Order: sequence, then C-alpha cells, then structure tokens
Amino acid sequence: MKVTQSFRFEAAHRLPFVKDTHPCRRVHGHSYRVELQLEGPVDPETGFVVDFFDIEAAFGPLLKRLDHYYLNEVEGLENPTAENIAAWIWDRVKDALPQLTAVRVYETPECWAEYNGA
Ligand SMILES: Nc1nc2c(c(=O)[nH]1)N=C([C@H](O)[C@H](O)COP(=O)(O)OP(=O)(O)OP(=O)(O)O)CN2
Ligand SMILES: [Zn+2]
Repeated sequence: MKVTQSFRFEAAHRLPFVKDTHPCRRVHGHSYRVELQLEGPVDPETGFVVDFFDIEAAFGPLLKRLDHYYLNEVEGLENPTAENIAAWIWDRVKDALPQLTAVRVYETPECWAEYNGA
C-alpha cells in the first residue's frame, strides 16, 4: 500500500549554471509543492502504513529551512533545480522515514522532479 503526503512552501531561487539568456538565471520565486510517498504493509491495528502525523513531524524541520528562503543560500542547494531539491530532501528525511519511496518537487503544477534514491 502507498501513502502520500503533500506540503507547500514559498521560496526564491536562481539557476546559476544556465545560459545568460535563460530567464531562470534571474532571481524569481515559486510556490513549491513537495510530495512524500511511502510504501509498506498496512498495520492491522492502526490501519496505517505510516501515521501522517509522523511524516509531518519528520519533514517539518526541513520545511522550515526552505519556506520563505532564498534557496541558493541553503547549504547543499547552491544549484536549486527541482531535481536537486528532491535529492536534498530525500537525503535528509530518508533515515526518519525508512518506508519513503519517492520525493516529488513541483515548481509549477505542470513541472516536477521525482527522486527515489537513484
Ligand atoms: N529540468 C529542469 N528544468 C528547469 C528547472 C528545473 O528545476 N529542472 N527549473 C527551471 C526554472 O526554475 C523555471 O523558473 C521554471 O519555469 P517554468 O516551469 O516555466 O515556470 P514558470 O513559473 O516560469 O511558468 P510559465 O508559465 O512558463 O511562466 C527551468 N527549467
Ligand atoms: Zn525557477
């Protein structure tokens, strides 16, 4: 069984390694959406794969490091593409959520990156 919890954060960024003419080289912002997907058996007592409260508790401190920040200044996010943000989140939340199977980071409803540890 799979469960997914989504979160939102607002942040500014720029992409330092795109061409001078690329609009994303300039500072701009996104209303990011993050989805954490977890997979495992349903506990017969609780009926949960993982308690959503536990997912929120694990991700909350990371969310605080992203929300309303300039992502390029966050350690490890000097090149804050959706791909790199997804891997950054995975690396920092996986130990607390061993059943994690995917991190999705949406820059817009149409554009996202998904990371599953590889
Ligand atoms: N593979 C990736 N490509 C791009 C990324 C990325 O993270 N991974 N990021 C960007 C920029 O962040 C850019 O801001 C994204 O632009 P876009 O998706 O077009 O979003 P907009 O808000 O600018 O939407 P429009 O409706 O097109 O104005 C670029 N590429
Ligand atoms: Zn952008």
